[in-house]
Amino acid sequence: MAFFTHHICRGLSSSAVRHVVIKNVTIIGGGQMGAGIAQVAASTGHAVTLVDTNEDILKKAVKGIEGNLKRVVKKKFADKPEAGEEFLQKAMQNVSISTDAGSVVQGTDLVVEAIVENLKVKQDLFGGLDKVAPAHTIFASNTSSLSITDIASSTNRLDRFGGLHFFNPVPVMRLVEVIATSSTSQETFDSLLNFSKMLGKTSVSCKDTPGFIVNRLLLPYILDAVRMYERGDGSKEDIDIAMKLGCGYPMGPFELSDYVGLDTMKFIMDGWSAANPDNPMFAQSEVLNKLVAEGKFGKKTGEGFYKYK
Ligand SMILES: C[C@H](O)CC(=O)SCCNC(=O)CCNC(=O)[C@H](O)C(C)(C)COP(=O)(O)OP(=O)(O)OC[C@H]1O[C@@H](n2cnc3c(N)ncnc32)[C@H](O)[C@@H]1OP(=O)(O)O
Ligand SMILES: NC(=O)c1ccc[n+]([C@@H]2O[C@H](COP(=O)([O-])OP(=O)(O)OC[C@H]3O[C@@H](n4cnc5c(N)ncnc54)[C@H](O)[C@@H]3O)[C@@H](O)[C@H]2O)c1
Repeated sequence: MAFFTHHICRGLSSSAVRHVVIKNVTIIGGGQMGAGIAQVAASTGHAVTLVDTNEDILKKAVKGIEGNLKRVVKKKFADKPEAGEEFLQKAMQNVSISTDAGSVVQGTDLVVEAIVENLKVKQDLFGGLDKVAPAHTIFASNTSSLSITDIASSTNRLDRFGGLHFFNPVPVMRLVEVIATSSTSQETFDSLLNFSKMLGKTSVSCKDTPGFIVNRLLLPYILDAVRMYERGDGSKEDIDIAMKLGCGYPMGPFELSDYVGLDTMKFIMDGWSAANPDNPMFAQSEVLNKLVAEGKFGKKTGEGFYKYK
């Protein structure tokens, strides 16, 4: 069910802007990002359906959401355990799961896609959903590095398609990049901005350029660190310590790569190096390729640059 509202947009003086008030959200991909987005959306009063191809992944995601929310409740409601329990119950009641995206998008206002970082797979998903989702439903991708325009091209709702780029861990990181393509309508863009606000996030507006703002700056830095390590100019431990203590970053580049997922890092790298074969900034990394080939994707598989077991 979609609600339309009018409000005065501060940036546009007195012009009235319409946006879809998003109540029902379908989140596709129950991995680290999808589960995090689901947690935040459910705890801010949205009805969330989390979709993945595999029931076990979904059960693990729900367990993770509950565990995280219990931690939040313990701190936030330390003096009011009953209110905390109520908050937890309400948030968990807002989450349902499904392995069939087509059947659950019928009643949804917004689809947020957080599946594998692969253009063809994302296009296939959205192309299929476009045929069954209601006309008003907005589609958004959480892609790290792909063009929103390219992903949207598999649908007939270019005006109702944008990017919502969250950061890992979603419940903690306060930013959402909101991306408009040249076809995204103002109403869609405003709806995505408003949704981000409802989630308690700060948003920035981005053009549909590779890596948007954050990843266009972050990835070259991480890749430079990997190349420094490959040259033997610093150990990964020392590089991590240097960037944490020298720059005040919460994680060094190797810890952060393991946290993001080396498979995702490689998907990003491969896409950008194919598009820019002559740019040394995006040159292939032997170490990264080897770790991914060995299934060492970082924290989520128990080993990446470091071991977590
Ligand atoms: C590549 C992509 O496209 C884009 C990206 O996402 S790039 C990656 C962006 N993310 C980053 O840069 C993360 C950098 N790292 C950090 O900010 C911090 O190391 C961290 C927040 C992950 C962990 O912080 P740290 O202080 O070491 O651990 P910890 O004390 O356990 O956690 C801090 C707080 O976050 C909470 N938290 C940590 N992980 C959480 C999770 N998954 N869910 C909910 N809450 C979580 C903790 O409960 C704690 O809350 P409190 O402050 O109320 O006590
Ligand atoms: N990891 C990060 O730090 C980060 C941050 C921002 C954005 N992203 C982006 O978010 C997306 C997901 O990243 P992640 O780290 O959560 O990955 P992940 O590997 O943890 O999870 C991806 C999930 O998608 C599921 N999936 C794959 N194909 C599917 C399909 N067709 N239908 C339904 N489910 C499907 C997988 O089973 C898996 O559970 C990627 O596009 C990534 O680039 C990642």
